[in-house]
Amino acid sequence: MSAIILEGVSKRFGDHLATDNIDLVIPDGQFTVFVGPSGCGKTTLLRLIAGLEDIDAGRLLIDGVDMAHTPPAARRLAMVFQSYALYPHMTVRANLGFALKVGRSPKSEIAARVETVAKMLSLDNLLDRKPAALSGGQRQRVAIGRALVRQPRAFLFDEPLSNLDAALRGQMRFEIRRLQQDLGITAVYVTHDQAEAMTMADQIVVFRDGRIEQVGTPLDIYRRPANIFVAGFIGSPQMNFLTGAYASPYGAATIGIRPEHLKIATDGILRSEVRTVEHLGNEALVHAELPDGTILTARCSEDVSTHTGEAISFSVDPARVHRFDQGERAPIHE
Ligand SMILES: Nc1ncnc2c1ncn2[C@@H]1O[C@H](COP(=O)(O)OP(=O)(O)OP(=O)(O)O)[C@@H](O)[C@H]1O
Repeated sequence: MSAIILEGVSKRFGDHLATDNIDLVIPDGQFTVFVGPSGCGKTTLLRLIAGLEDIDAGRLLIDGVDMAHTPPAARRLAMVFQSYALYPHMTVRANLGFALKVGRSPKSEIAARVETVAKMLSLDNLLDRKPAALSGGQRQRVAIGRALVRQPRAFLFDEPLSNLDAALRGQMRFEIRRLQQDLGITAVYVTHDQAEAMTMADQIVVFRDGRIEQVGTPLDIYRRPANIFVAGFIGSPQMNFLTGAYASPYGAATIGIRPEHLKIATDGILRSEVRTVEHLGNEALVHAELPDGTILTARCSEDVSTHTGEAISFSVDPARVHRFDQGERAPIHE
């Protein structure tokens, strides 16, 4: 089978189990995103795939071959890191050809491959420039191109955008995703940013404490989070969680309602009092307090007219209510 497959992969650092019995299929030609809070083991798993760390237990298969005795270079995986780390004194052409030059490929072959990759990435007009004379987006493309000339089996991205400002991040997400789709590359991308995961991935893998909490498409995970952790981690602003009297009609310990699914109603079931209203331009976030002290966040249109201290009630479509028992997703019995 053509894919990257992990079977029961574990890695320990001293007493700490950084990845714990991971089973996962990374399908060919797809964009897989590892997401989770800091320290959950995403980078460790990426490094295990790359061969930069040794696996303690389990197996890693690439195209059906066990990689236990395959050194990193022979795995043909390209790592793209946070900083672009382009050589500032070299032209784009020299940056793109560098790995092949080090690998002693013939000059004519280096020139041909650099040209092909430069065309693929629309860098052909920039080959004689140095990195300082490129935009952030162009530098990112050179960084990807530098890996692409080596014709890797897959790309491994470790938080490549975390040093960029918000506007450039948005643009780069789009660019990386477009390249991945156009070129049909297999990509694994590590981030702690759930919005990045949602907008880029074909497949999201949510991690916590070295374990996988859920694997699925962005929409699957948004619509059917497997547990309270995933429900709270994916989606911004965060899902509202209600307990006690609010959850009992649903026969659950906890119910979850996303801010975008709360509707202001004249006589809604959730009666509360407005604490603050955040006007964001395209929308407003209304934070309101229920009688039991729980704060609800509702995503409302920007022209919402309410203010601190005002009574407000919300309704919710029952189909949009998530039910959790002992932290795990439970079916809604209506
Ligand atoms: N070389 C190492 N030696 C000891 N502990 C390590 C080592 N590398 C990682 N760890 C620990 O393993 C756990 C997982 O680390 P990892 O870097 O994989 O997390 P992460 O999810 O990528 O986090 P971040 O988003 O902060 O990069 C952490 O508790 C970390 O401290």
